[in-house]
Amino acid sequence: MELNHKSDFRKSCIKRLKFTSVTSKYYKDKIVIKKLENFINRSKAKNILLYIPLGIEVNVNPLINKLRKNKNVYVPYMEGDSFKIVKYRLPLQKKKFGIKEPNNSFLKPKKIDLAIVPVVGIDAIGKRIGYGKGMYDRFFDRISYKPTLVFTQLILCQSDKILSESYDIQADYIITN
Ligand SMILES: Nc1nc2c(c(=O)[nH]1)N(C=O)[C@@H](CNc1ccc(C(=O)N[C@@H](CCC(=O)O)C(=O)O)cc1)CN2
Ligand SMILES: Nc1ncnc2c1ncn2[C@@H]1O[C@H](COP(=O)(O)OP(=O)(O)OP(=O)(O)O)[C@@H](O)[C@H]1O
Repeated sequence: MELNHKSDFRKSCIKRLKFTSVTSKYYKDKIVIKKLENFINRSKAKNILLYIPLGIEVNVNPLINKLRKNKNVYVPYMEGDSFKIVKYRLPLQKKKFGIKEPNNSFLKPKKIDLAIVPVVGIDAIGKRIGYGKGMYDRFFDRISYKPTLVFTQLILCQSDKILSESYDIQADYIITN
């Protein structure tokens, strides 16, 4: 199959990620989390955007629990065609697309130093292919500053072609196993 289109490439990446066995996912998660943790410690970031993982994404839950003690950890809270960010706190509730989120918060979030973003795939120039809703693109477009952007993935699914559009977000760093 010629994967010249974003949607075909997205489908093939999701297929590959779903095919990863549970045991190998467990070890890959551990490796990626360790790398993320080392990166975060070196960066000295204080306000960090993470995410509450879906099955095919790197399971960052243990990392969130660790970081929560001495950092401000934020996660997406979906609103309309994008999301705002809220501090990670329990309880979580299942929302659209099976994504869990904390309850709404009206506190003004701090400026994010470091954003850790899950990807479905990455094209030849390091731009993100996600689930096709453009929510992260809009989020970063609408904030008035540019945090360090780290893409994370269990198994790197990178195309050797440029599949992205101008609005797609681009990684500063890519962390995979
Ligand atoms: N963990 C996580 N949180 C996130 C995102 C994300 O990519 N990952 N988002 C980034 O924008 C936003 C939610 N956007 C999403 C849009 C569509 C689908 C989606 O189509 N999901 C598939 C199921 C995927 C699976 O099988 O695991 C579906 O519903 O068919 C998921 C998230 C905000 N929160
Ligand atoms: N900054 C933006 N302003 C308006 N529309 C946007 C913006 N960024 C993306 N879009 C729209 O969002 C739609 C989906 O974009 P795309 O296919 O890149 O999603 P994605 O990055 O894979 O998904 P997601 O971020 O939800 O995981 C596109 O139709 C695009 O026109």
